[in-house]
Amino acid sequence: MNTSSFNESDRIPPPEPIWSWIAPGKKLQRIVARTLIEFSMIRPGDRILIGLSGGKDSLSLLHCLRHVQRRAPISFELAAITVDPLVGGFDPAPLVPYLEKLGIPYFVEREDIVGLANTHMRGDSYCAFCARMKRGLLYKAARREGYNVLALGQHLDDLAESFLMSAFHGGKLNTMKAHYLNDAGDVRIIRPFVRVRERMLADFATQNQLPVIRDNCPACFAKPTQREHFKQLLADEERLNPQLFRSLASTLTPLMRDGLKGARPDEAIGDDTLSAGPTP
Ligand SMILES: Nc1ncnc2c1ncn2[C@@H]1O[C@H](COP(=O)(O)OP(=O)(O)OP(=O)(O)O)[C@@H](O)[C@H]1O
Repeated sequence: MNTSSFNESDRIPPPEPIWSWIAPGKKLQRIVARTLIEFSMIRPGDRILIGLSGGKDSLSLLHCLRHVQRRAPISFELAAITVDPLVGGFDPAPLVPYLEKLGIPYFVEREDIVGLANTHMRGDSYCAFCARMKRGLLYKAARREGYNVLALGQHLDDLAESFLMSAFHGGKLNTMKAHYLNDAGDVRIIRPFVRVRERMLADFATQNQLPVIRDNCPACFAKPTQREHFKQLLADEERLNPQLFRSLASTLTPLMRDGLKGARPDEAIGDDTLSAGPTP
């Protein structure tokens, strides 16, 4: 038997996920709390549906928002939803028992998105088509189940990459918004991680053994994406300028502002109640 390629770590099973709610570290709590306040993201009585891809970001979002829910002076509801595009390499099945153990309402929407792309896509990339389809399914499910807010896990690194892609290729000063209303006017979209660095979420997910689902969509991973290119470019620049993301966070602030009419900051969650505190 050839043992030269044997890797001892192959024998060690992956750690079991922690099947309970996890309080984020104080720094992450503080950034999220301030962001919720800055953009008046949560209002009394909101029913918030978390877009749960099973990646590190949205799993972290689930735990962060649950932590806020337990400490906030206002009451709001939480649920999670996964769109399963039925592609090989993406299997969200392990999320079902995980969410069940956490005791949170969970919806799975299944749709053959690649099949639809093959018949309906016009001059689009698979990724763009898939993102649009997923968003439509998330809105549809939110309406059907009576949720008025959709929470997404994009973070500051995502916003910085989108900004550069838009500036370099789209000719516009643009990035993802922190809080806005969809075109139909019935679902608010919030991104509580717009001021959080990706590596903070990666650390949170690893340290707490979140049950991250690998996304190996053959359409996405077939070729290096433009986003990857800009991620690399930002990483190179950050090595030379460690303050890069601090500066970008400030640059992007006007672009991520919601412009929502009728925000009532007085009724939104208050700073004092959301500051980092003991684990519930
Ligand atoms: N299949 C899905 N079902 C539900 N929500 C999704 C799905 N895919 C993406 N989302 C939501 O959109 C956000 C951004 O999606 P994107 O594909 O860019 O994920 P990402 O940057 O890899 O983050 P994550 O680590 O959460 O997968 C996710 O954080 C999640 O909130």
